[in-house]
Amino acid sequence: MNAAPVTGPAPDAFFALRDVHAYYGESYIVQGVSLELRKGEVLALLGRNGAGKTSTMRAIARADNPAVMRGEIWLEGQPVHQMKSWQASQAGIQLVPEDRRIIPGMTVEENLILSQVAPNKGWEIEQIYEHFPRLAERRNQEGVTLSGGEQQMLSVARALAREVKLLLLDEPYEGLAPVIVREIEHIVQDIKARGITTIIVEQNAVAALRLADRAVILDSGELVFTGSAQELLDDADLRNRYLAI
Ligand SMILES: Nc1ncnc2c1ncn2[C@@H]1O[C@H](COP(=O)(O)OP(=O)(O)OP(=O)(O)O)[C@@H](O)[C@H]1O
Repeated sequence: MNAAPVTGPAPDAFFALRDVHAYYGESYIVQGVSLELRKGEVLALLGRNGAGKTSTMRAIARADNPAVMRGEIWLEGQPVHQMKSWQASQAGIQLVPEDRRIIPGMTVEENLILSQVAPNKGWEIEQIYEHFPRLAERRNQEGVTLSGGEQQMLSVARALAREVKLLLLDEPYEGLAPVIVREIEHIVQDIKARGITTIIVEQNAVAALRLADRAVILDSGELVFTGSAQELLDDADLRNRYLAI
C-alpha cells in the first residue's frame, strides 16, 4: 500500500477512494476504483451480480477480506486505508451488511447496546426507538426472531447507535416485500435528510436511484459510469447494458 497520497483527494471531498485494488487471495476483484463524495451526498453503487459492489463496500469498511493491496481511502482527511475495521468504525464508517448480522441469543435492545461505544457519539437508545417504533415495541424480543424487514431496521439502527460519518448500506431492500421496502426507504430518506453521507448498493437500481444524488456502475471490478442519478435514469442504453433494467 502506498505510504503517502500521490495526488490526494480534492479539497472539498469528504470521502474519497483513490485507485483502490482489492483481492481475495489470488482473485483480483476491485480493479482500480476511484470515487469522491461530498458531505451529505448519497451515492448509488450499482452493477450486475458479481461486479464487485459488496467487495468495494467491504474494502471501504476495512474488512480483512478482500485485502486492499493498492490505493487509498480517505475520510475527512484521515487515511482509512491504514486502519483496521474497528478503527474505521470508530472513525465513523458504519457498514450495514447484506446478511444483517443480528447477534443470536440477544434481544433487540441488547443488540443495540452492544453496538454503542463509550463515550457515545451515536444516537441514544430512546432516540432510536422514537425513529423505529417497531423496534421499541419489540425491544425485549430476541433479534433473530424479528421479521426480515424488522431485522433490516435493527441493522440500520445499530449503525446509528454509533457515530456515523459514512453509512454503507449493502442491499437494504433485499428479500423484502414491496410494502416493507417502502418503509425502509422512508427510513433511509430520513437518514439522508439528516445529512448523513451514504453509499447504497442495491439490485433494485431504480429504488436506489430515487434516493441517490449520484451513481456509479461497476463492471468486473472497474467503474464504467460516474454521473448523476438522473443521468443514469435517463440513459436506457446504459441501464440495459450494465443493469438489465
Ligand atoms: N470471500 C471470497 N473469496 C473469493 N472470491 C469472492 C469472495 N467473495 C466474493 N468473491 C468474488 O468476488 C466477485 C465480486 O463479488 P461481490 O460480492 O463483491 O459482487 P457484487 O457486485 O456485490 O454481487 P451481488 O450483486 O451478487 O451481491 C465475485 O466473482 C465473487 O464470486
